[in-house]
Amino acid sequence: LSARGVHVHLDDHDQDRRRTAAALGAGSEDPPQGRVELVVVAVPPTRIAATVAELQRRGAARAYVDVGSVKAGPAGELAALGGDPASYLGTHPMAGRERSGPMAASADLFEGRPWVLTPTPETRTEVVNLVLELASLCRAVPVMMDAAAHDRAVALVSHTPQLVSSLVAARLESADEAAVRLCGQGIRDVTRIAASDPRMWIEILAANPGPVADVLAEVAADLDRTVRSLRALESADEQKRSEGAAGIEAVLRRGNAGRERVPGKHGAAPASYETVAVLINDRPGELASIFADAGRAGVNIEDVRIEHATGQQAGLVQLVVEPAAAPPLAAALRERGWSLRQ
Ligand SMILES: NC(=O)c1ccc[n+]([C@@H]2O[C@H](COP(=O)([O-])OP(=O)(O)OC[C@H]3O[C@@H](n4cnc5c(N)ncnc54)[C@H](O)[C@@H]3O)[C@@H](O)[C@H]2O)c1
Ligand SMILES: O=C(O)C(=O)C[C@]1(C(=O)O)C=C[C@@H](O)C=C1
Repeated sequence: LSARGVHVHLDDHDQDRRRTAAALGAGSEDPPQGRVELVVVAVPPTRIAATVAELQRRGAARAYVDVGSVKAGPAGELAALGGDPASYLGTHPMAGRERSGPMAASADLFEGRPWVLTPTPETRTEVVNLVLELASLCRAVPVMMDAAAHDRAVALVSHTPQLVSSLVAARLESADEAAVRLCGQGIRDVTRIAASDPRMWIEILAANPGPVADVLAEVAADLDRTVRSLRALESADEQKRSEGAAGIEAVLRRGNAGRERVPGKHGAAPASYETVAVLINDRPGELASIFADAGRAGVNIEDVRIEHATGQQAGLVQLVVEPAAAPPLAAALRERGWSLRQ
């Protein structure tokens, strides 16, 4: 939003996170002077309703939107707290990371992604329009849904996949080192989201347990059938072996058909970026000062990756930027004494 000229004020009850986000160029740490147009609440799901209600009580904005992964619960809690349903809209951008905090943020996260809006008959049109503008500034694709239908849909496409990824990764916990050493790309793809923050996911799953249990029970039935097919493949009886092979083929083919239905990113063309690599010492404040120097050079950082050399007090920070911004950023950082790497 900042990159698109919107004046953004940041708040977080963790000051370090707020400071890091501001240093990354996400917005200003200064509190707004008076009422803002829109507040975007991006706190853990159980904190959404109380946060919105408190902001509404203070008259902080014309409109309030949250981005929580579950929708029916927070809306009900806001009503119970006496919040104003007319100025609030529950939303969910279908984009995220398995890592938390400002260092895991990236400016193009929402590009081409569905952004679910769950207006009710009480939501003011002006509020829906503001949120449509928000989604459009983030280059996301707005999708209107009822909150309960949203929660059932994400049980299938987000919440069950998180659990299945965790279940597969959990098999590795006490596996032999000899096996773990062989991990290739397949298991990396299937287990990426198993690295997610359990505290956040306990809250999400606790707010949507029924629909997730329904989908997981169907996965469990498929698993049972698949185990029986594999056992049949071990049999000496040819007929049983061919039934087993048919069962396995059926599940693989159903998987192909399901996978084909997964849409690519909608609309926006994939952005191509360049990387400026900077050597840093492992001491507090190094990152914040690189971001501040990039900000002074007028460069927007799209993404950040950090590699720590094992056993050394140094690391390599890769700043991902628009191609045109890479040469001026490199020059500005060199001028300020940073050591750059190819
Ligand atoms: N990570 C994802 O993939 C993803 C995707 C879509 C939506 N969401 C939703 O976005 C929200 C935030 O998730 P995240 O992944 O950005 O988590 P996060 O941990 O990176 O950010 C949450 C922030 O909220 C702050 N916070 C907690 N309680 C607060 C309070 N009472 N007042 C002010 N700040 C408070 C925390 O300090 C933290 O910085 C959640 O509701 C989550 O369901 C997450
Ligand atoms: O890709 C990831 O790492 C995510 O965490 C993304 C993901 C998802 O399931 O697609 C996870 C939870 C959110 O509510 C929305 C998006």
